Amino acid sequence: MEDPGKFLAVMRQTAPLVHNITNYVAMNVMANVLLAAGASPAMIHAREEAAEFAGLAQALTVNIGTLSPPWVQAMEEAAAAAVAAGRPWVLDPVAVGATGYRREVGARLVARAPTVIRGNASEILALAGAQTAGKGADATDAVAMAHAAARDLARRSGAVVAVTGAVDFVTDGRQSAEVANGHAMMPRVTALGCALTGVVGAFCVGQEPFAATVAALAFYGLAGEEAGAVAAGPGSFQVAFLDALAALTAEALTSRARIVCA
Ligand SMILES: Nc1ncnc2c1ncn2[C@@H]1O[C@H](COP(=O)(O)OP(=O)(O)O)[C@@H](O)[C@H]1O
Ligand SMILES: Cc1ncsc1CCOP(=O)(O)O
Ligand SMILES: [Mg+2]
Repeated sequence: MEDPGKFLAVMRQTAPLVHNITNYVAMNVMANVLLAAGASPAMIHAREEAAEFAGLAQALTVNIGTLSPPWVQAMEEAAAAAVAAGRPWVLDPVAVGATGYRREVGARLVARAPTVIRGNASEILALAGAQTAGKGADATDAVAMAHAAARDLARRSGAVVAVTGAVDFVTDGRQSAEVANGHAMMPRVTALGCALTGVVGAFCVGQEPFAATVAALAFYGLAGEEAGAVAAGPGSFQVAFLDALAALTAEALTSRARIVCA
């Protein structure tokens, strides 16, 4: 496995402009996480400008958390523009199994050739068309239950698929890896998964998507460990997490990442 610290160093050196079409819950959290990590966020979702901006930004992320038809048009047009410009784009299928509308939009976005799909186990199972116990934005399935579905989705879509949870799983359908960094407080703070999707987008700028995604997950999980060591609960965790993202060095990531080939 490649040195994850190198991917963090390149991301910070690039300080990429990341265009995010994300949900109302995540906008502020995600922008602060991207800034703390070393990237430059822009939250832009109007159909009139989304495609134009996606052509300017260095990466695009699309999140269906609070979707509605005009947003979905903007998502599809922005994704097409990112693909045409040769830029990476990352799909976050929030609660994709919850309703027929979400399932339909999820399938349409997968057909737009995302570079990476990042979701929790219940979301990846639903997107792959498998059985899931998931209903809302939180996972109710274990990551291991989604390994096969993730491999299948990766082969079918051509995307790198990242399933996050207690131990993250990343696959491109041929090679796979597990990332064991993280903290149990992370799923108790809203939008940390959404914000991670932005960090994955930032790491993919100019870097190979499978290894970049693995490095992004280790970086994020390690910052979670640092925050968990000092936080009194989910509130102070959120503040400590931003500080940890900003403070983590490439050297610390290289020495403390817990990545294994799977
Ligand atoms: N039980 C857990 N223990 C450690 N880390 C976790 C746990 N659950 C989630 N994480 C971490 O939280 C981050 C967000 O993932 P997740 O909670 O799966 O996303 P989402 O919010 O989209 O459901 C990831 O870095 C993941 O590794
Ligand atoms: C609670 C909620 N409802 C719609 S979007 C959203 C945020 C989900 O964030 P995350 O997937 O990072 O937990
Ligand atoms: Mg999520």
